[in-house]
Parts: sequence; C-alpha cells; structure tokens
Amino acid sequence: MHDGVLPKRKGILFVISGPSGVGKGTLKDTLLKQQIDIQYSVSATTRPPRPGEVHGEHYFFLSKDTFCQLVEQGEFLEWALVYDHYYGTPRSFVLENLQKGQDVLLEIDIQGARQIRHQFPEGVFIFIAPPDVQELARRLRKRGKDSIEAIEKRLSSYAEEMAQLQHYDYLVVNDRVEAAAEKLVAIMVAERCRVTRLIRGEDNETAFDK
Ligand SMILES: Nc1nc2c(ncn2[C@@H]2O[C@H](COP(=O)(O)OP(=O)(O)O)[C@@H](O)[C@H]2O)c(=O)[nH]1
Ligand SMILES: Nc1ncnc2c1ncn2[C@@H]1O[C@H](COP(=O)(O)OP(=O)(O)O)[C@@H](O)[C@H]1O
Repeated sequence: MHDGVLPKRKGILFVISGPSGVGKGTLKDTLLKQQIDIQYSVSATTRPPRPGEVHGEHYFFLSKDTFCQLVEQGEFLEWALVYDHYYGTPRSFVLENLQKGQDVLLEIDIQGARQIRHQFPEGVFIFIAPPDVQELARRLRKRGKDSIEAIEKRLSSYAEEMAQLQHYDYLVVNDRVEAAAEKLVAIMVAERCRVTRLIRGEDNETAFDK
C-alpha cells in the first residue's frame, strides 16, 4: 500500500497513426473536445494551409527552406515526406511536456510513428484501421481533396501500411467516430492507471517499461 504522495510521473506519449484517409484527424479532433487532459503536439508542414486552417493551431506552415533548416538543427523528433509534403514533430514541445508530467498526443503518419517508436519504446502506439479497404476508398473519395491518381496511390500503400499493425500496442477500428473516440479515451485511462500502478510498486516492472 502507498500511504504518502505518489512520486510525480513523466508524461505518457500517445501516438495515433494509420493509413491516409482512415479518419485520424477526425478522431484526434473528437478526442480533443473531451476532457482528457492531454497536450496535442502541433506539427510543422510544408503543405500550404487549407481555407480556415490557422498557423500554430492546425499546423506550423513553413517554407521548404525553413523546414530543411529546422531538420538540420535537429528541431524535429521525427520528420517524413508524406505523399507530396514534409511533416515534422517539434522536439522541444514534446520533451518539455513529457518532462513536466504532461501526457502528449501525436497524430502522425506510419513512417513518423516508426521513428518515434525507436526513440520512445515506452510510448503508447495506437493503430487506426478502417472497417475495410472499400470503406477507406469511400472516405478518401468523400473527402474530395485528392485526385483519382492520389487516391489510387494512397490505396496502393494500404496492404503495406496494415502490415505495420504488428508493431503497435492497440488497434482501433474507426467504424463510427464516437465509438472509436470512446475506445481511444478508454486506452488513455487504462494506460494512466497502469503507470500509476507501476509507480505504486504494485507491479514488478519499472514505471516506464512495458
Ligand atoms: N510523420 C509525420 N506525419 C504527420 C505529421 N503531422 C501530420 N502527419 C500526417 O500527414 C498526413 C497528411 O496530413 P494532412 O496534411 O493534415 O492531411 P489529411 O490527409 O487531411 O490528414 C496524415 O497522415 C498525418 O497523420 C508529423 O508531424 N509527422
Ligand atoms: N468513422 C467514420 N465514418 C465515416 N467517415 C469518416 C469516419 N472518420 C472519418 N471520416 C471521414 O473520412 C475522411 C477522411 O478523414 P480524415 O480525418 O481526414 O483522415 P486522415 O486524417 O486519417 O487522413 C473525411 O471526409 C472524414 O470526414
């Protein structure tokens, strides 16, 4: 039994990833509307802003030159070319929050998640999958943002991307947005409890080993 104040824990890094068009962005937005006390890490990108997107809120919109400079300065924890544009996760925001004990959420592509896994094997990696590939195709078409060629390109990566599932801690099938978001919340609550139990010494593992 623990009868004093618990030692402060480090933040937990939650990573949501999965194929393009599966609904990662939609789920992340739904999740952030709930009271789950998590800091979302805003990524940097070289893609131009879409109408309504705000610099610093949706993304940090950067020129290619600035992005490359930041890569060289080691300012990104990970970065990747996702289809036609570069995307990267700012290093200091994530590290500072984790150090403070604040949980952090990344919503990034599969290449980025792989890089993060090497640096943070103790992170919680959640793979978002569509109910099936036909539904993924429907969503990509419904989004209406990509050309037929771009959709074909995304769908042709599907099998390869799904094969990455084995490296993840959790699978959430995005059938209905609300149901999938509830599952994400349940995972977060469970992981927080697990870490608390480890800190209390109710488990044989160390607090940040899984
Ligand atoms: N590696 C990596 N991927 C990211 C990052 N930020 C966003 N992405 C991914 O980039 C892809 C394109 O995102 P976006 O431009 O918002 O368009 P979307 O296709 O409407 O989600 C999605 O798969 C995102 O998960 C990042 O910081 N790093
Ligand atoms: N559970 C769902 N059911 C039906 N459509 C969805 C669902 N989740 C997302 N969508 C739709 O699918 C499209 C792709 O979602 P988006 O969040 O942009 O995917 P990603 O960020 O993974 O590329 C959007 O039009 C979105 O409204």
